[in-house]
Amino acid sequence: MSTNKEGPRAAIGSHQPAHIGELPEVDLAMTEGWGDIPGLSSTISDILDDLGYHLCVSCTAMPARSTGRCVVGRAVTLRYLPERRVRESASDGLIHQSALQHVSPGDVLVIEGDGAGQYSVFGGMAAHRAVQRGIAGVVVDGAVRDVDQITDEQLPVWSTGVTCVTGRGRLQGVGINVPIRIQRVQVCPGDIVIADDSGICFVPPEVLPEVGRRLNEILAEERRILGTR
Ligand SMILES: O=C([O-])CC(=O)C(=O)O
Ligand SMILES: [Mg+2]
Repeated sequence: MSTNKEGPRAAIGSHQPAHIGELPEVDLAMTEGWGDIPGLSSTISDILDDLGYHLCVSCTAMPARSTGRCVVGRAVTLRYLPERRVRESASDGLIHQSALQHVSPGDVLVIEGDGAGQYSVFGGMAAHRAVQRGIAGVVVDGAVRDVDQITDEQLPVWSTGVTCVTGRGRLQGVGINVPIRIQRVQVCPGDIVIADDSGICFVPPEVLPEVGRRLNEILAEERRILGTR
């Protein structure tokens, strides 16, 4: 296990992956205020359906571990694969600290973990560091742990599973800002993540203007129906 002046556990998550890709700049000005729109992920899912994109995941598959929050932000992606060699002790292999060097405040960490939710790739210490870096939320196709600590950090997190068993020494971080798989969806760095208590959508930046235009039309129609115009 590696050590530094903060102690032996301070380096957890700082494994260097083989692939570090580009994170596109994305203009999120038009998404200002979207986090307050009721039912946002459902409306966005309908719009993406109409545009021919299948880029949404249900909260049945990936429940919100802290409820009542809607998060909108640019995706920073992390990819894990099974560790190829069994280690004598659970050393590192997690890469969230390395990934956090590539984020801007308001970004959303989107992590391809083990999918099945057997092994954790994100816990209380990772949540603390993510909040320090201004991360808006975390989406994990895999497991998280230390849910009480994550809740205390008030960090919105969605995940396939929850476990006490770490992915350290079992999973290997292989890529930051590379395309990843979240359930049946391919997520690319720079996609706009829209996550709430119904589901998680990943909007490609090139269709964001059209999505915004259609969203405004739908919201106007909903206000007319509700008599709140
Ligand atoms: O080892 C893990 O799964 C991560 C962890 O506990 C933490 O970040 O606190
Ligand atoms: Mg922990």
